[in-house]
Amino acid sequence: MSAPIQTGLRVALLGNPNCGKTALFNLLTGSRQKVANYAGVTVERKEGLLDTPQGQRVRVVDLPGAYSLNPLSQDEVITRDAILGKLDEPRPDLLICVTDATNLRLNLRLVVEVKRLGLPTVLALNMTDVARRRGVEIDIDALERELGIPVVRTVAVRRGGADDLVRLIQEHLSDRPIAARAWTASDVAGVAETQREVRRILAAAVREPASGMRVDDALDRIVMHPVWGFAILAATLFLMFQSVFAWAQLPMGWIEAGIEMTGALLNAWMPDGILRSLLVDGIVAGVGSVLIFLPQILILFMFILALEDSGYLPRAAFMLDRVMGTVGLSGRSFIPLLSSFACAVPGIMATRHIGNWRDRLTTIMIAPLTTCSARLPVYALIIGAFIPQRKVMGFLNLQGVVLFTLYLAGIVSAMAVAWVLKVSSGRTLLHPLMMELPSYRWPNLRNLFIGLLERAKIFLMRVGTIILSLSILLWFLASYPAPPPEATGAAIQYSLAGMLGRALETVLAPIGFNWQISIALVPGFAAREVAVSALGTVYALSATGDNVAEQLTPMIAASWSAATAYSLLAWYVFAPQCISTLSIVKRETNSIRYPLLMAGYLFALAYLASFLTYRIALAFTGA
Ligand SMILES: Nc1nc2c(ncn2[C@@H]2O[C@H](COP(=O)(O)OP(=O)(O)OP(=O)(O)O)[C@@H](O)[C@H]2O)c(=O)[nH]1
Ligand SMILES: [Mg+2]
Repeated sequence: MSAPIQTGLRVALLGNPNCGKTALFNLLTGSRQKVANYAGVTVERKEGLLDTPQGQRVRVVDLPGAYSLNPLSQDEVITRDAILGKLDEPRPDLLICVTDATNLRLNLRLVVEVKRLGLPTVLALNMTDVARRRGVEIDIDALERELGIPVVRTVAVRRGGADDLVRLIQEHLSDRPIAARAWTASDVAGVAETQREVRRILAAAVREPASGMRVDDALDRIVMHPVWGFAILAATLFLMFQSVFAWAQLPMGWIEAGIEMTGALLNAWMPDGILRSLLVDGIVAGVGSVLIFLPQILILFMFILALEDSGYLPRAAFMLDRVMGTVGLSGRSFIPLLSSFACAVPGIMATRHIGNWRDRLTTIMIAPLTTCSARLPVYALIIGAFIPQRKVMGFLNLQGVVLFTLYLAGIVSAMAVAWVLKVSSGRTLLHPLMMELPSYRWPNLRNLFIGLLERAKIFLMRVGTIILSLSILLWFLASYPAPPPEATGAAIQYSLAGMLGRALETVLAPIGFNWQISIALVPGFAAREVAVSALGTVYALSATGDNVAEQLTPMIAASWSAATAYSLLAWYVFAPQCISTLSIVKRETNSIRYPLLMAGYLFALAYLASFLTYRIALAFTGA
């Protein structure tokens, strides 16, 4: 096939939140942008390429969802400015208004506003599969006539579901450019006029089934019930953390065996020396100790992805709105905080969906307290070494209970910090949560699988790049300078890293950290999991005698006190996130003040929490 012809044509996808723009974008361009069943997933414009069957290449832009061209939040501003060509790029040549066919009453408002711009516009009637199932009848010809723009049906989650749309785009390749009419913000009369027009179009083109109680409403009665609702939420979260330990055993065993074998083979085949130490103590011990946690991370993400697709999350946000209101947060902060469980970076970016600046700032400041997935290896390592595999109350796995408690500690402290921020700013105003509830949906298995693959790829990339390079760097720092000939202890004690560890130990000894932990904390700021790989390398190098790297878990179980282990867990609940989090805070707040403030308060909290944990644990264990 010959190379596609660059047409220079740019088309933009716009529409209400959660109508399937990104799903359509992925289908058109073969991208894998995040799709989830709640409003406010996309907060940035994203671009991709569509090759039409006729061999032409079109640039496609995906935009954040917007209810109107009169923006209420920053992501809506992005959408309006992109359509009007106010960003530093020209206006799109063709606008594709995406609508949720099951909710045209709401969706058509934006379409009517956009149509008034007088730009080339087409309508993609998405989710027509769901509309058909629900018995919503839409007369395409009437819709085209009333709106005066071309209309096509799409199903963004089905292969070939956008073929008609591609044909329509193809037809538009020739007719451009067209000057836009000026846009002015609408006043009350303008809004009323838009409403009237939407009603007129609906009457002419759409017939909805006589409404009985829908499945969604029946489910909501239980899921959002003041008592049952919370029970379901707690049970869901609990199951999630139980599974992280219960289901991961077997695959973790395989990976562990593979790593052990690699180390043993290298030891057997290679002569003793620097290169073998770099490979065995630096790379295999370092990278391997993190790699083991892949199954647990994937299990966690399987739950997160399935929940995201189900439509349950915004309901949880509604239930928690009251609770969050007492600490001065609105339910709008729920989704950004929830994304932070994967990683604080997208979580902080998702705060753009929050219109009020103070609310947004509070959410940004507490986002690092929710437990990001990079902390899982650290938690899992320590839990695996110090918490026995016991059942409590007959059916709960104790390790899972401890993990749940750590996540809970993060959430509770996030709420506490939000409360302090509220009290100190003297604010009492509350904005009640207004958010559309999406329909419930069975998670799409194919999407789930692709999502997991993507997560595995991201994790392995991190292991192969940042963790690998930091492991090698640490190995050098921990191996040089070489010990003097009369040295008696392990060589690492005389190295640069050893000296650094000893220096830090003076500050960290009161909270129970030895010099090995102190060393590991430093690269741990680049990325949290690196603390685990660093411990792997440090302990492998600390081993005197036959120099065979033992597995990290039994090693730390033998050499740390329980109080030290608990103290390190407490440290990781609070200690500042990686560098990328601080730099995204700087970018989003446009100031160096907030990241510094964040790092400062998190360090202080971490030290305090570890100190208390250590002292209390010592008192109880009588050490
Ligand atoms: N059944 C069905 N589901 C769809 C269709 N299009 C999208 N979805 C689902 O609808 C949900 C929302 O899709 P997204 O593509 O994230 O929506 P969006 O418009 O980009 O949302 P924002 O970025 O929040 O504005 C996801 O759960 C999709 O899997 C469709 O045609 N049929
Ligand atoms: Mg989107």
